[in-house]
Amino acid sequence: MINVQDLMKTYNDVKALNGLSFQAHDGEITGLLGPNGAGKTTCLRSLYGLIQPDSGSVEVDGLTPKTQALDVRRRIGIFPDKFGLHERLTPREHIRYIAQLHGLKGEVLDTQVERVIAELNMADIVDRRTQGFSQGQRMKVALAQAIVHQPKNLILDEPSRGLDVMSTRILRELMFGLREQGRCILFSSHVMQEVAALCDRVVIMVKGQVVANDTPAALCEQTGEASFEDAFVQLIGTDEGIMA
Ligand SMILES: Nc1ncnc2c1ncn2[C@@H]1O[C@H](COP(=O)(O)OP(=O)(O)OP(=O)(O)O)[C@@H](O)[C@H]1O
Repeated sequence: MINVQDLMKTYNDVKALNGLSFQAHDGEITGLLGPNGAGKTTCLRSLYGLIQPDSGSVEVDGLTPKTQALDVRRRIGIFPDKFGLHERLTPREHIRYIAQLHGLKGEVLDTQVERVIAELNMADIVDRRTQGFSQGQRMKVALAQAIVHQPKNLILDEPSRGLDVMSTRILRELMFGLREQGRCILFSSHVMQEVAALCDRVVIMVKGQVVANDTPAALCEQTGEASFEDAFVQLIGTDEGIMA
C-alpha cells in the first residue's frame, strides 16, 4: 500500500508537487495521470526515495523512504522512465545483479531468476548482450528487474511507451497477475485506452495537485462523458495529456 500525504516539491520557482495526496491500495491497479509537467515522475521518484520532497509524507506499507530506504526498496519494484541497461551485460546478468542487491542468494536467487525469465518469455534473449536490443526487449529486461524479488508494490513510469502489441499484452497480463496476488500497482500513463482498460482507480493530477480520484466508470459518470478520454479532458481542462 502506498500513501502520499500533502507532498510538496519545488525546483527553483517551479512547484512540481503542490500538496499532492492519494493512496494506492493492495490488490488494485492505480493509474497516475496528468498533462506534461503535472508532476507524475516527481511523485514516483519521491516514492522510491530518489528525490526528497520539501515537505509532506510518503509511506510504502507503512515505511518511509527517508528513514527506511532499504526496507522500502525491498518492498517496491521499479520500472523507471529510463531503462539504463549496460550494453555489455546480458539480461540474465542484469536480473541476477538486481536480485542480489535485494538480498537474494543461493537457491532462492537461482529459482527467482529462472521464474521471471520464464514468466516474461525471455529465453531467446536472456544470454545475449543487451547492446542493440529493441525497445520491447529492453522493456522486458527492465520489467524482470522490477519483479525478480517479488515486491509487494510495483511502480511503473509510462510502462507501455514504445511497445508493440505483443509486449503490451505481456505487460498487461503481468499487471493483472500481480493484482490477483494482492499486490499494489501504481503506474503513470498518457494512453487513455490503456488506463481505462487496466485501472481500478485513477488519480488525475494537474500542477502538482490531485483534481480527481475515482474509478474510470465513476469519472465518466461524474463528468457525463461516455468515453474516459473525454472525461479526462474535461477534468484537466485541456487535451494536452493524451496520446493516441
Ligand atoms: N530536476 C528538475 N529540475 C528542474 N525542474 C524539474 C526537475 N524535474 C522536474 N522538473 C519540473 O517539475 C515539473 C513536473 O515535472 P515531472 O517530470 O514530474 O512531470 P510529469 O507529470 O512526469 O511530466 P511528463 O508527462 O511530461 O513526463 C515540470 O515543470 C518539470 O519541468
